[in-house]
Amino acid sequence: MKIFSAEQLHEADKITQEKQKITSLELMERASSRIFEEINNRLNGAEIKIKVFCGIGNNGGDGLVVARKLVREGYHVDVYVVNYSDKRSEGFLENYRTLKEDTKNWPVLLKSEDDFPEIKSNDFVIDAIFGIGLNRPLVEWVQKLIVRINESKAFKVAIDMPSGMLADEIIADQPIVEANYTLTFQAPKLAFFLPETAPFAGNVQIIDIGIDGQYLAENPAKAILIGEEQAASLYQPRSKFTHKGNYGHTYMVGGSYGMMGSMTLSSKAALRIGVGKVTAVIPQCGYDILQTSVPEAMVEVVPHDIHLADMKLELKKEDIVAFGMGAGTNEKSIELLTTLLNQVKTPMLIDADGLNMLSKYSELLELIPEKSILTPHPKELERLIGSWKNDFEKLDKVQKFSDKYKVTMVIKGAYTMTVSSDNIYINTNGNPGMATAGSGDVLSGVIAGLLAQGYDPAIAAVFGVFIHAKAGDLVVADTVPDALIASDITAYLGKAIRSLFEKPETKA
Ligand SMILES: NC(=O)C1=CN([C@@H]2O[C@H](COP(=O)(O)OP(=O)(O)OC[C@H]3O[C@@H](n4cnc5c(N)ncnc54)[C@H](OP(=O)(O)O)[C@@H]3O)[C@@H](O)[C@H]2O)[C@@H](O)CC1
Ligand SMILES: Nc1ncnc2c1ncn2[C@@H]1O[C@H](COP(=O)(O)OP(=O)(O)O)[C@@H](O)[C@H]1O
Ligand SMILES: [K+]
Repeated sequence: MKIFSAEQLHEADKITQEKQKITSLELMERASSRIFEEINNRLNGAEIKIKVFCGIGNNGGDGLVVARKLVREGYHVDVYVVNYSDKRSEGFLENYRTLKEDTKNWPVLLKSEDDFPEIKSNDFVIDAIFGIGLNRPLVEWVQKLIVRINESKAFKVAIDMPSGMLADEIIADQPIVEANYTLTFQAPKLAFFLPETAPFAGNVQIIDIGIDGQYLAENPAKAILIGEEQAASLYQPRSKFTHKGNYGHTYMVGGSYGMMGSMTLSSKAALRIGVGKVTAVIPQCGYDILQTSVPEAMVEVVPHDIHLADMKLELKKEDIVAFGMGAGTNEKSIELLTTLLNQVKTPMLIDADGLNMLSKYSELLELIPEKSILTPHPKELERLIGSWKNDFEKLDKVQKFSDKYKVTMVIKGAYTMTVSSDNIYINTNGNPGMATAGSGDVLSGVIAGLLAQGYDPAIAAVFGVFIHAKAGDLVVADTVPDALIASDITAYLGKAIRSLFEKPETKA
């Protein structure tokens, strides 16, 4: 699913009105009716106090429509107009008049902190103060109102966006409504997925309001949310008359004394995702460990007992090399990375300590084969690209880095973002059970295994991230997040792929 900018959504709004020959008021009525239906379905006539906070733009207009419909349905509704400006939109003004005339419900005008109502923890708050029109810092009293709403602990539903949040940037230190639910129009917003802002959106539900399909199809997305259908379309099934040579050979290079588990995890994951052959390239102390834990893998040892050291690998030109899992940053290991970077012409996967080596010796960056995949977690990313002011700047820096070195970057996190030169792909699968040692090693094995099977690098990254996270979710469906260990993810990779092709009614 495409993610659009606020500017694009404003434009889509206008184009929809022109093409469908409807007024802005009619589109607002349509959109807000859908919000009302969602809320009404959930509240189901509950005897609770609903407080609707409306701004004076079109987001406020939506709030007024929803309020009118709730009053008509018999709910207890108090409407507050957050009067932060005199520049009221037509949609606001018209619906303000209709609310008063049709329902005799007179909104309370809020102009300063003195006017704030008491909000109780069992109230139901609808936040329609700002939507995608917010473009500058809020005046102080409106900030205080947002803080007050948050402190109330009332259940909060935001219309389109939690107020205070911008779709495409962040205003430092500005409070944002902590919504339990965000009912957002037509397309998700980028801010819903970034670590700094995502928690404020709560559960996001996308409300189809019939925005012009051609606009949505033809305009470039700011980012793409990967769903099951899309992931399924990326999968390359095996055909009958094939042999292991058709499924590639991946060299997993890493490990050091005390961290050999990284290599068993990543090697096994590569096999589990279907690669034809795996060779683990490790220090000598890991030989028995690897051969015992992953008997399906071949092992080559480097000329050192406890850490990597320089050697020449006999690689075929289509072989894939994944470097860094559990490698440590010993100088000798860096020599091996340098040799490989000079030797390998196919895209590589570089993870963990491999990334730390690239950060330390930035001249190595120039040697990375084109289309390689780098899989940093946030700390490794910071070492690579430097610090950032906020998540939008981080994405911008990652995109520049990806362009400069012609690599795909997988920024790991609760929502993992895969950034390649053409786009940002967002994965929302996965769960906090995966915040456990070794789950990143499994991901490296998965992506390297896909690369070796001939998946295009960006697709290997996007599909690999999706399946890895989906496997984590299937593990947790059978247990609790706390109990997940990294090798469980590997064990469920097959089920994760199978789930993409199951009919909805047979799904777990
Ligand atoms: N997408 C769609 O198709 C549909 C969208 N719809 C709805 O429209 C909403 C967008 O409405 P909107 O454009 O009127 O903006 P909104 O968020 O209400 O803000 C109001 C105005 O406040 C201003 N302003 C900004 N920052 C400020 C500040 N700090 N302090 C003070 N003022 C500030 C700024 O105006 P400015 O002063 O910059 O000219 C801004 O225009 C959208 O979220 C959705 O709910 C649906 O109804 C139908 C289909
Ligand atoms: N809260 C979470 N929700 C979803 N996925 C998560 C969460 N925490 C971690 N993960 C996933 O687990 C993996 C952790 O990788 P990493 O930090 O490199 O772990 P390690 O170095 O221990 O192997 C990443 O793929 C990340 O996206
Ligand atoms: K809002």
